[in-house]
Amino acid sequence: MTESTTAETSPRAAQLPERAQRVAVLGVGAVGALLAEAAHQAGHRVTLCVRRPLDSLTVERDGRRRRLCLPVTTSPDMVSAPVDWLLLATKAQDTPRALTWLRRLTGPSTTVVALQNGVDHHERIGPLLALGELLPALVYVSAERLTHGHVRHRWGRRVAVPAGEAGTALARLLAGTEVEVTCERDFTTAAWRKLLINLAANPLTALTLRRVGVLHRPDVRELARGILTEAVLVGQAEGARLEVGDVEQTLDFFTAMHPHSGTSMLQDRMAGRAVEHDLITGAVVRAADRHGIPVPLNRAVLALLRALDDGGSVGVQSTLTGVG
Ligand SMILES: NC(=O)C1=CN([C@@H]2O[C@H](COP(=O)(O)OP(=O)(O)OC[C@H]3O[C@@H](n4cnc5c(N)ncnc54)[C@H](OP(=O)(O)O)[C@@H]3O)[C@@H](O)[C@H]2O)C=CC1
Ligand SMILES: CC(C)(CO)C(=O)C(=O)O
Repeated sequence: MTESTTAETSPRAAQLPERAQRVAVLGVGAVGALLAEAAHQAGHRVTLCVRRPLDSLTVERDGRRRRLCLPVTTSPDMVSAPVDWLLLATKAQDTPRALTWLRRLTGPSTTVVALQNGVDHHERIGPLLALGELLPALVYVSAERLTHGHVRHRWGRRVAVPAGEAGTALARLLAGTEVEVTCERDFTTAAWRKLLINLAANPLTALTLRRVGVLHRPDVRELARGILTEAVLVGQAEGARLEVGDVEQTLDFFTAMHPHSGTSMLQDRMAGRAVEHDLITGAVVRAADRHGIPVPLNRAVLALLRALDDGGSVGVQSTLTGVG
């Protein structure tokens, strides 16, 4: 590990882009840290909204560490004015509890970027917002929160958003940074394709406590194939233009991935945190019930994931050690 830490502070006036945007990051974990780094990189005024004090933010990537010293707010009561951009990256189940932050940070011209898995960003988060515009975002990265304020970025830099004014504005906000924003004309299909990725890997890694290499097992791959086949039928009923070929394409995505790659759900399981079962498998089962489509494998997986909630901390090592 080269200690090439660059202790960067807020950009000096001379470096600010033409109109430096006020950006708040709520949920300064794995994804939030990467977005905070990118917004800082682009010269915007970034504030980290945390519930525990944070002296600096370290992002580790390709053996190099970058340490950022950014303004931190530890309570919604300290928020003096709404921001231009609120980058929301808490886990889904924690979002309602961040309501006071959301209300203090958003005004009529705020764009709230929901950097969370799933296909129901509007249904979940829209009712929490009194002001501002919600922009759902699909995050194609793998990053792990090693400790509070220290994140390892393993792979991926793409964030997909719906095509439109807000999506174009986000792409402009982060242009030239580590994060690449793509605008999707058919966001429903894009969101379901990302859900297929999460469905294939997140539950099975969390239940087996193994990294994505577990999907290389023929029996687990066959189980994932069945889970995905059910989900494709449900996604089609929900208006996504999925095809049978999406099943193998999703499985091939993980064949190409390093077997020691993790998932956010595995990280939560290893850390003894709640997992986002309702966001991922729960979304498929709920939609299937709306359309009367049988999804026995997803329903069984959901029951097992929900049972983890009763188990509390699993008492396993807090960081993954290359299990796979
Ligand atoms: N990690 C990854 O590789 C990927 C994650 N995603 C998705 O991105 C989203 C974020 O995931 P991820 O970054 O991994 O999550 P993390 O668990 O790493 O980070 C979540 C952060 O939210 C903070 N938080 C929770 N509640 C509050 C609150 N009330 N006020 C302030 N901060 C709060 C937590 O703070 P505290 O430390 O105090 O608990 C934590 O720092 C999820 O929907 C996930 O599924 C998608 C693709 C990849
Ligand atoms: C990394 C990836 C793509 C794997 O499902 C993900 O979205 C997650 O971990 O939640």
